Formats: sequence, structure tokens, C-alpha cells
Amino acid sequence: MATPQDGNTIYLTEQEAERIRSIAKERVKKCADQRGNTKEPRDKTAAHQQATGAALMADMGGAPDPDITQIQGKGGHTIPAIAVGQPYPPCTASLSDLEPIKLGHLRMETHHRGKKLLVKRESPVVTLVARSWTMVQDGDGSDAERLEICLHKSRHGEDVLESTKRFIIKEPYFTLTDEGEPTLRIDHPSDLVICYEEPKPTEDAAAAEKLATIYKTQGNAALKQQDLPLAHEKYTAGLTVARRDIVVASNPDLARDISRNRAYVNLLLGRFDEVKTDSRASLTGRDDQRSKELDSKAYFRSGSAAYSQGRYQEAKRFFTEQQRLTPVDKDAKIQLKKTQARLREEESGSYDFMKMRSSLSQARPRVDAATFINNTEVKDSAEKGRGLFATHAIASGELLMCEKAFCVVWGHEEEALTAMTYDFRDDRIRVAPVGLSKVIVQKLLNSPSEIESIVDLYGDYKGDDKDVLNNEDGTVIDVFRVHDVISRNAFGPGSQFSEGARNASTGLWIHAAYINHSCTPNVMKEYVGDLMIIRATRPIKAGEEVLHSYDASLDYDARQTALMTTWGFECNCALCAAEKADGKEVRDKRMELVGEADAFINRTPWAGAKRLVFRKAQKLAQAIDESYDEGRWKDVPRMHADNIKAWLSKASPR
Ligand SMILES: C[S@@+](CC[C@H](N)C(=O)[O-])C[C@H]1O[C@@H](n2cnc3c(N)ncnc32)[C@H](O)[C@@H]1O
Repeated sequence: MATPQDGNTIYLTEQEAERIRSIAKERVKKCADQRGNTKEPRDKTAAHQQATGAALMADMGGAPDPDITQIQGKGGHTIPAIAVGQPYPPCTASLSDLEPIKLGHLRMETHHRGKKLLVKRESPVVTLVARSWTMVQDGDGSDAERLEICLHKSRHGEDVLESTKRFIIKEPYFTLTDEGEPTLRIDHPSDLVICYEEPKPTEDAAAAEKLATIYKTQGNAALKQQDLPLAHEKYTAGLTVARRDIVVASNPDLARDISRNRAYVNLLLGRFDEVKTDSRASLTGRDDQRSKELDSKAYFRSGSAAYSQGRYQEAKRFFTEQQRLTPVDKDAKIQLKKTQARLREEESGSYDFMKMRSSLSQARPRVDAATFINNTEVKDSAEKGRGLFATHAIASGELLMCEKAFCVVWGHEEEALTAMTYDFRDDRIRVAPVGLSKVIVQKLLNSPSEIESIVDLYGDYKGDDKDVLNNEDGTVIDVFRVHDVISRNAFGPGSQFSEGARNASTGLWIHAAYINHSCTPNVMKEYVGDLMIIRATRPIKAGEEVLHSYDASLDYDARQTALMTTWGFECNCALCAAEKADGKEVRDKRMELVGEADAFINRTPWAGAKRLVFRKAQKLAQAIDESYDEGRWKDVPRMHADNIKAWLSKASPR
């Protein structure tokens, strides 16, 4: 992730950093000491009281959040601190292949592979910034335990533990909290299965049809109340019954109707893949006017889903079909026109940036625009993994590519959350856009067809490499892998709207994520809302690698530290090679002069500058220039005096 800018840089005091490290290490040590111990039974009444008290405190804003840490800087902000680097893979087995286990058989610090645990929530949910927890009991109430769900704790905007009372935990992980309390811990959303009410099996066609109709009516009522998760749940139950052969034989339209309704709910929930499968399942293919109107609706929903996914050719096919079925429908015409405009952008890279800029606001921070990447291709780049290359010559200043973000979380949005992560692997503390990770995981759960393009991005954690994306219980996502990808590939689109230390704006642009770093880049990027615009800053030859700067600091040591800490590499570009060869003493002296020059620029307006002052600026520029060794710096860009030279070019001495 790019370093937060504009006063949002986060500083941890040494004591706070040490506190975070020692909490994390202490927990790991305790877990190792207790590994394999049988779970102690919990007093159910005490467990209930503990969760009730904590939930009350949290609701009143008075509960201490153990994840929150103090950071230095304006206003003494706080920020969550989370330990990472102890990943484990999600359960990839289906529920039907797992063996039941009871709470009493759990072992400390163990992933109970091949097992499933049915629990009932018996307490209120304690909602903290980065996790939620509650107390659960065995199916028969014989024992209790704490259950916590980390980071990805909401589903469709609702706290997942709040959403119902009965859950199945796949391959339960029993461990300790940072405070040393035993807990069941869930990191991967797919490891927690919500138990919805199962439709009663019946062999009577009329009774089954009646039951499916009841679910449909309940779904419609929930939709009217805008309770989308409930509407989805009810339609899903309705479909389970309506798709049974006995119902299809007597009333084939019932499943079609429910599918059509669920497609609409899915569109509102952003579950775009399912919008399309539901819409397809709802098609009647009949020729009467009413059926054509219903089918037209289905194509409209599919088209809207494809459009939202940026799949404009697919959207065009759906909207064209909609127009064919209902030629007088104005919607189809409007959608087709919009889609044609996106296809033109995608093909030619011609955009109306002025119009886009003027349409942006805090309430509408995302642009309706397509991605243009025809000038570039992903190929192997020597010693840098894969990189992005120009497919033909690009003139200086020319638009190289434009990319609509896969996802941006703006600082002013509720989901924005920056955290400090302590990484066990290298003992480092980093700033991580965990809010962006959460939103992306939810987006992938909603649209599994997008998972592959995300997990294919660069990361140094590959999970168990099984790459199971789906099983009969739904979508499986390794959240540790997503976090790893985000931390190496996300960028900040700048403070176009409001943001702060705890809520920096961050986003992911999948194609641009293949661009490697250089301290002497050949492109620059700017943003219009969530559209990343990349232009050549000098002529780029056909086949040349496109390089941009991940960290533009003039200070070699600060830059190398940032590149190593966040992206895990040492830069060997010509500039870094020259600075490295200079040695620390020369670099420090040069940076001292840069500091003096910056201070001079800040306190001295160029307008009306006196001759003496002008002379001082010239001397500073000259001193910086003289710090370059002609041999080492031959053909290497000398940027340290750029600011003071820009001041000199504007000032005219009096
Ligand atoms: C945003 S990704 C860029 C695409 C990546 N090379 C890939 O194979 O997908 C960032 C990662 O690329 C590699 N990288 C980028 N610039 C580099 C450079 N100048 N030298 C070495 N590795 C670099 C690092 O591993 C870094 O963490």
C-alpha cells in the first residue's frame, strides 16, 4: 500500500510498538504451551453474564477494545493493531464430508481438520472495531464457549453473529485471545455456516407448492421492508422447494418467479454472478406479451449486473435481448446507449475527463467509466516477476492506460479502516488498509467469478495452493491470501474527499497492479474519482516496460526502507545504484542541503525576491549539484535540486 500522505502518516511510539509486539508474542507462547490440552468446561451462566456485560459496555461505547492502540500525531488518534503472519487455510471440504465434534472434545491451539461443530448463540454479540464475539453452546446445551469472528464479521452489512442463532463451524480452530482467554476463532467467512430454517421435506406436491409460495410471500414482504438478507434467505428457501420435481411438474413458473425476484435482491446486494444465474433460470421463453415482459426484466437485471462488473460486451448482449423482447421499453434504449459509450472508451481510450470531474462529489465519488488497457500487456520482467509493457510506441504526455478501480474505499465511507499489523514473519509493524480488505472479501464472496483475478496478483503467501474456490456450501476464500495481495498491490487515490490517519482512502486497480517500481519512472498517475489515469512522462518504445514510482521520497534510505517494508524488494535502478555507491555520508550531506532548500522555499516567496535572497537560493542549488560525482551520476537523473530550481525559475531578482 502506498504510504499515506498529507499529514496522515502514522507514527507509533516505541513503547506502543513494543506493547503490540509483546502482546502478540506472549499469546503465541501461551498457545504453544497449552497446545493439545483438552478444553475446560465453561460455566454457562457466568459465560452468558460476561458476554451480556461486555455487549452492554460496547453498545454504550465504554468497552475497552483490546485491539485499539494509541498513535502519535495530531489529535492523539487511536487505531486497531492486529497480529498477522500466522495464516491457516480455510476449510475446503463440504459440510457433508465433515464429522461432527462436540465442544468438550476441542483441543487447545488446534485446527480440528475434518470436523464440524454445531453451536447455538446464547448471548448478545459484543461488537468491537476489528472483531465480534459471543458465547455459544453445544447443540444440547451441555457446554459453552466463546466464539469470535475476526475482521470479516459482517455479511450484507449485518454482523454475521447477530444474523441468527445457529451456526456450524467448519474445521473449528480453538485458540486463545490476546488476553489469554480460550476462544473459538474464525478468520475465513466460509468457515462459519449460518443455519437457516430448513424447509420441511414433503412428498405431497400441493403442500410443497404451498410451502414454496409461503417462502416467496415472506421474501416479498422482507424486500418491501428493505431487509435484503432476509429476502434472499426466504427466496432461497422457496427455491429449494419450488425446484423439486414434484413442484416443477405441477407449477414450473413458481421457481421461475422466485428466481426472478431473487435476481432483483441479488442486484441490490451486489451479488452479480447470482443475478445472472437467477435471471437465466427465470426465463420462460414464451411468446405471449406478459412472458416477454417478464423475460425482458430478467435480461435487464443480467445486463445491469454485467455492466456493474465492467463486462460491457456481455451487458450489450443482455440489453439487446431486452430490447428485442420489448422494443418500446425506454430502459433498454438508455442502457444500450450507456453501454455503447463504455465500449467506445474501452476501445479507444477517449474520455470526457472534465465532465467526469464535475460529476464527482463526496456522495458520488465513483465514476461511470470503462477501463482502457489496449496499449499495454502483462509479461515477465527480469528480476521483478511480471510487469506491464507498452504494446506500441507512446509519446510523452500520451495517455497510456485508464483503469476503473476494482474497489476503492474512500476515507469518508463507513468501511474505511486503517490498522497497524504486526507481522510475525519479519517482526515488522506495517500500516494496512484492512477496511479495503474487508470490502474486497465481501465483494469476492458476492461475485466468485472475480476471485481468480485477485488471487493471481502478486503476493508472497500462496495458501495451501489447493485453489478451491467453491464447494457445495458456497464460495471459499482464503482471506489471508487476499490480505497479502492487498498489502502489496493497493494504492491510495489521494485525499480527493476527506480522510485521516485511521481512515485513509485506498483502492485496488487490477491491471495497474502489474506495474513495477522505478525511482526514475516513465509514467505518472493521477485520479478522477476511482479512475486511475496513467500518462507517459517521456517517450516509451514499443515493448518497453512501464514503470511508476511506489515511493517518490528523495531520501534514498527512507525510500529503500519503505520499498523493503511494504513491497519486500531492494530497488536497483540507476538512481539507487548511484546513491548507494555515493555512501551514507554523501547522501546524508545531500539530504541536509535538500532540507535547507525546502525550508528556504517554505519561508521565502519567490515573488519580489531580493538579489541577496536569490543568490542564496542559487548557492543552495549549486551545493546540491556539486554533491553528485560526475562519474557515478553520468546519465542519472539528478532530482534533488528540482524544487529549489523551480523556485529560481519563477523568481526574478530585484
Ligand atoms: C504491485 S506488484 C507488481 C507486479 C509484480 N511484479 C507481479 O509479478 O505481479 C509489486 C511487487 O513487484 C515486485 N517489484 C516491483 N518493482 C520492483 C523492482 N523495481 N525491483 C524488484 N521487484 C519489484 C515486488 O515483489 C513487489 O512487491
